[in-house]
Amino acid sequence: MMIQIAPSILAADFANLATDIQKVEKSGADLLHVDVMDGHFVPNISIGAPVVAAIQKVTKLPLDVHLMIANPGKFLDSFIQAGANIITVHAEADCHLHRLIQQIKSAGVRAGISLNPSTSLTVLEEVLPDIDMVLIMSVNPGFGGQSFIASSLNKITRLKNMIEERHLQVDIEVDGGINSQTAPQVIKAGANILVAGSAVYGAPDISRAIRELRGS
Ligand SMILES: O=C(CO)[C@@H](O)[C@H](O)COP(=O)(O)O
Repeated sequence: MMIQIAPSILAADFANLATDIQKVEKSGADLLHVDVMDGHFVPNISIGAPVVAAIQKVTKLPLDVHLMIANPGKFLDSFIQAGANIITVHAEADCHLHRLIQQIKSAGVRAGISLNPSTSLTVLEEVLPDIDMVLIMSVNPGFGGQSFIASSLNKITRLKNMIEERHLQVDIEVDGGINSQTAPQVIKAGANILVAGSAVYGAPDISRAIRELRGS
């Protein structure tokens, strides 16, 4: 499977966001990962739908919007309108997951479900055939620059098996602590979309960092 790299703009300079987005676009990024945090679901506040709408005007990269918000149903339409190409909601959020997936997909947007490190894969059992992507959090969500949680590797392997046993086509995205050391491990375990914030924006040569993460 092709490996895709999704730089997280959480590590970009918010005062120069368009420039920082164009940097990763020119450097070979496949997607742009947009972290939306509400200060309830996670202990941090980041950006909302108006910023996603503004970003959409300055890049051709597909927008991979990760909703770390307590009540995703309330805001889903605004992120669809803002131009999100993938919308990921958390299994732990206060919502009817199946209804949200239907709402996302009926708008022609790809649907993802994210799991926190402590959440079991069993919550995916009933919805796996309906979604396009699972986002495995390999840190506790809320902040960039944290260390990769090693048990995520086994979780990715088990998820890959679940997908293959059911003959499904579901992307496995991994987010948190991805760098040149952890990237080959998560790829080997079965992930095909790698989110990276600090390892991309903190690198002296962004093109090289993206190539290294991809393993090419
Ligand atoms: O969603 C999050 C954190 O909640 C991530 O997208 C981070 O932004 C990844 O940052 P690094 O661990 O790659 O620095």
